Amino acid sequence: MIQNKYVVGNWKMNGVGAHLEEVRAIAGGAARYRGVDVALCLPATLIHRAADVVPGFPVGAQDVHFEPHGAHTGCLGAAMLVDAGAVLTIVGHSERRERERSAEVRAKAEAAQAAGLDVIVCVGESLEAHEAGATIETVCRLANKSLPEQVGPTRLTLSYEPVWAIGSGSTPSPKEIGWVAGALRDLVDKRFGGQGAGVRILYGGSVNGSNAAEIFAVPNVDGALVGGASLRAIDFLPIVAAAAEAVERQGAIA
Ligand SMILES: O=C[C@H](O)COP(=O)(O)O
Repeated sequence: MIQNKYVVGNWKMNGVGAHLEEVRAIAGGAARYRGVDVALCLPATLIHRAADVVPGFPVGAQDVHFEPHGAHTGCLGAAMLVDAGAVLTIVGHSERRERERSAEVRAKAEAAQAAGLDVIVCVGESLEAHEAGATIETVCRLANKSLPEQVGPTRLTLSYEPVWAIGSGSTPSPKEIGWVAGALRDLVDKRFGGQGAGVRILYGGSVNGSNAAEIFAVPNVDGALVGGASLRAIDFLPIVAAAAEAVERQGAIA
C-alpha cells in the first residue's frame, strides 16, 4: 500500500524558546509539500509552547513513562504530554534503551496509545551485532518484544535506527536498509494481519538532505526519523522535499 511518507524530527536534548522560530519555519515550510506527514518530537519544555506557536502542526515527546502518574521523579506520564499539546511520542530510542528493556518499551507504547498519543517504536542493532551479521535477528527480536499489543496498528510507527548510524555520518547501504525494512514489514504484517499495512516503517540514523532521496527510494521505507538535521529548517526541509518527490515518483499522492 502506498501512503504518505512520514518525516519526523527528533530534537533530542536541544532547543530553548528562541528556537521556536525554527519550529515555525519547519511547520510553515512543510505545509508546502503534498504527500508527506511531518512532525517534531521536541524537548518536553517546548511542547506546550510549540503547540501554541504552530497550532495544528503535530508536536510530540521523545519518551513517556508507562505509569499514568506517581512517584517517578523527573518523568512524564502520557496524559501530561497530551495536556501539554503532544500528539505523538517516541519510545525505545537507543539513547534510552541503555536504561530500559523491551518490556518497558512496550508498556510505554501501550500507555501512550491508551492516552491517545501516536507512537513511534524504535529498534536498532549495535555495531557489534551489525558486524556479526545479526542485524535482522536483533531488530526483529526487539520489535517483537517492544510493539504494543493492546491497540491496533493505525497509530503505530516502527523506526529502524542502527545504533552505529546515529549521529555518526555513516549509514547502512540502501540494500541493507531494504533488507531490514522488508523484514520489519513482514513482521508487522504477520503480527497485525491486514491492519499491518497502516504501520509505517521509518529509517533513522544520519539522514540528511544529501542522502534522503536515496533512502526514500528503498522499498518498504515509509519515511525517516531525523535527529541532527531536524534542528534547523534549512537542513530539515530538503529532507521533507525529498520525501514529497519520492511520493510523487510513486504516483500516489494521498
Ligand atoms: O532519532 C533520531 C536518530 O537518533 C537519528 O539521529 P541523527 O539523525 O542525528 O543521526
